Amino acid sequence: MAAGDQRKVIPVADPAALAQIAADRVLARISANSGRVAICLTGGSSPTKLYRLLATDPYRSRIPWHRVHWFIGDERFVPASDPRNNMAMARRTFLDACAPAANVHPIATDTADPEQSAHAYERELKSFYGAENLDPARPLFEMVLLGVGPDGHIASLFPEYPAIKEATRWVVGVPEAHVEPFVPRVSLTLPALNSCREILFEIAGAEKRAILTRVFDGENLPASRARAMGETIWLVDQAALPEDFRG
Ligand SMILES: O=C1O[C@H](COP(=O)(O)O)[C@@H](O)[C@H](O)[C@H]1O
Repeated sequence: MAAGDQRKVIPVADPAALAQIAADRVLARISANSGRVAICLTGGSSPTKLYRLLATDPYRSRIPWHRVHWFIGDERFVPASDPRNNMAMARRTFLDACAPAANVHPIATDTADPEQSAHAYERELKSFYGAENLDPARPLFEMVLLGVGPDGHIASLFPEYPAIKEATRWVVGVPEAHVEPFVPRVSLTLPALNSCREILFEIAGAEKRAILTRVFDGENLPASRARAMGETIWLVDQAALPEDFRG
């Protein structure tokens, strides 16, 4: 499976429509694979509507929860009880109500430091995948959900940080973040995030339009380098849509 070279932008009316299309795509990806499926979730505010929808019918009753495994693309290095914890948000909004506990794979934040958590999560991912090296013919994830920060970061891969250049490791510790919340992070790297059949970006709100314009203009930002083995889809609502994409 070669890396897909085209991004596809799908304009949608508003955040509600965006969440519904995203939920349809999540369900379609799960349904297309009859075996064990790995989905990589995102944190931040962008995915909350989608997560709530997944816990609601018709999605809730159509998802074969027993065979879907939920990972997280990055974590803020704060306790699981902290409202800023990404996986805790996903748990609150849908996983605790729907997914078997053994299928939820959080990044531990009760370790000595983010590096230790990164190594532990990389071991967990490799054990799940069943190999030490990523095979381009066999993606790690069925789907990777992503948001974009105001500086163009994805997961916790910030512009100009060494983590964005990581070519070997699957997960790294990020000692500091230059956007809120200003806490250390643990992040999957580009090789791990890009090892998927579909990357699905969810972008809503006028405050995202400036960074989206830069990404779509081809600036070298982390978000520009997210490239799935299959499809890279950008769901963008009207408020966030750059001028050139308006009909
Ligand atoms: O800090 C983070 O920010 C990004 C973007 O968040 P959003 O609130 O603009 O959706 C998010 O993708 C990442 O998981 C999170 O840790």
